Amino acid sequence: MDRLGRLLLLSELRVRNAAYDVSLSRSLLSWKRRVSSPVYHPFRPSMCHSVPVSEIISVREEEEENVSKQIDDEGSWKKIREGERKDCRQTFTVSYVERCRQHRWRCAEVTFTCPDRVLCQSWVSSIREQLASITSRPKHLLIYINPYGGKRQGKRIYEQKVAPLFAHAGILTHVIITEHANHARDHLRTNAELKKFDGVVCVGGDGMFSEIIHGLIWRTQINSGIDVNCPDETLTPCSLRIGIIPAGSTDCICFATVGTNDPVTSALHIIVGDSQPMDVCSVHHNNSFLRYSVSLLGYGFYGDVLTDSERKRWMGPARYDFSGLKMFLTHNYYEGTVSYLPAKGIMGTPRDAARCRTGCVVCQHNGQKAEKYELDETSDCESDGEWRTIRGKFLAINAASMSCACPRSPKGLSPAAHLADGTTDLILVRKCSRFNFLRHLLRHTNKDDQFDLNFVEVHRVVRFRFTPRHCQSDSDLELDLLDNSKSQIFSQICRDHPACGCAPAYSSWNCDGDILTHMAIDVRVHCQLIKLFARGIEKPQVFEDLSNPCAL
Ligand SMILES: CCCCCCCCCCCCC/C=C/[C@@H](O)[C@H](COP(=O)(O)O)NC(=O)CCCCC
Ligand SMILES: Nc1ncnc2c1ncn2[C@@H]1O[C@H](COP(=O)(O)OP(=O)(O)O)[C@@H](O)[C@H]1O
Ligand SMILES: [Ca+2]
Repeated sequence: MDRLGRLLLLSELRVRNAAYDVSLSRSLLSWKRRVSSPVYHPFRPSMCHSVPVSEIISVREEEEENVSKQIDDEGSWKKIREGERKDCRQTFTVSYVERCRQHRWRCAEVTFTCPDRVLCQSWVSSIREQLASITSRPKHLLIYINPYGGKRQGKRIYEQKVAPLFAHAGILTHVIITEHANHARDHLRTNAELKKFDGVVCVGGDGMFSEIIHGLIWRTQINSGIDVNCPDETLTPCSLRIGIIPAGSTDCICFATVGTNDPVTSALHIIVGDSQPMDVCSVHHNNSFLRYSVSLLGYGFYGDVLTDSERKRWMGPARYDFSGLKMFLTHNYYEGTVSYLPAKGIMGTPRDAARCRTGCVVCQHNGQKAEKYELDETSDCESDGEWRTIRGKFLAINAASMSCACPRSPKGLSPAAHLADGTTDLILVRKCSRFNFLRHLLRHTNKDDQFDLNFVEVHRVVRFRFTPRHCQSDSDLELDLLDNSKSQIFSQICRDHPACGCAPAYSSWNCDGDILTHMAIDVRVHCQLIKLFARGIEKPQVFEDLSNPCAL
């Protein structure tokens, strides 16, 4: 088939000794069993298969074991010399992506037997030509492995599950096993010869991914002459894509962009050259740059869980359960002021039932809008001065730039958040009783709406600031006094539960799994600043795919 959908090749080949009509177009490889009788047979396995060319991993030619021998005139087997094999049967094997349950991908294989070598070679070269024309596939990757993340299995996971697939797909790799924290970040900032590579892969958790984006974003901004300390600068998007092989404790960035934490699935998304843009928040304090964040920025509960859990790293991923329970029982609250700039004129709200999925129209629409804003500086909504301010006592202040779905919370902290819409969902959990807070937390783990509680509010924003109470100006503190008398509804919640014994405290920020000790921060979302080797979570497949000629 050419561009118009015509076939490039059509032959009768054999698959496991049965005859199939096999066809190749620019977009699809299909094989359909030849049937002698047209009678429908309910128990016969599916007789028609098709694989998008974009999901073929590789093709290799093989000689069938018994075809390198032929029966001679006397009726005995003789070996065939090179050049005599033109009429032998030859096989070629195609490896391709097969979808399994819960968004997992596997590498499947099908072997086709051709009547002669010439036909076999023509099939192999046609498929290879189609694969070579896919320019989005990486050929050379820079790989960082954190040997200490998660259950300390990063090196083994890479060597046993991922490296063989990359080799199979003909991808060259340069592997660095990190020797200390920030090794990968600093190498990317200064030493890595990035021009040689088509992408960077990290084997580890969210903390390791954070190192990679810090190295790449920093280098990209320095090369473009951008002052990273200025929160108002428009940042330059990074050109290299990033792959994540999950080998950490939460692996929320992998889970929320792929739908599963499975190293083989992630490796296959890298091999087929997927691309998923992603928002990045910059975090500043007093006009000096602190960090970037792509998933959760959490003050209060999630900040304290992280700080406490770091001291229990020896427990592995279970440290989060232990510290989670401990901080829940501690039940501290945190006073301060949150100001935010609501996202205007965008599609979507944090309470939507729709989810961000592969090819998300909300991300496409809002991404184009954000691009226009960047070009037309005067229309920057920040100059509209529509900042809103909330003072109060909070158990948690969370900003989720993506759903933050992970195995602990399959729908995430903000289930309707988008990966690439240029916004973050600011979730404020006011001081309330332990019982109510537990109701909210449990809703992270089940199907109920965690925002449908009177002490929780959520806003979709493009920028926000937090100032803890002790950093507030005198005039703000006076306003606090006034507000306190007005906001009786919330203080009431705790008086109703005197046993809860809330204590005021100061927390730190959990920034994608890194602790930020500065409490007063200024956060701005940069729409689609980085790209991942992913495609977002796929929608469930339609049983009868009309693009599949077999279905017709
Ligand atoms: C008492 C019942 C509590 C049930 C609460 C379950 C809620 C879980 C929500 C998890 C959100 C995770 C957001 C992602 C955070 C990660 O970036 C961070 C670091 O990950 P990694 O580097 O892979 O270790 N993980 C956490 O902060 C763990 C939070 C766990 C809180 C219980
Ligand atoms: N070789 C190393 N030794 C110690 N720490 C490291 C090393 N390489 C990376 N790190 C740090 O380990 C931290 C946690 O890594 P991560 O892969 O996210 O695992 P986890 O999900 O278990 O937290 C990261 O913040 C990273 O900076
Ligand atoms: Ca977002």
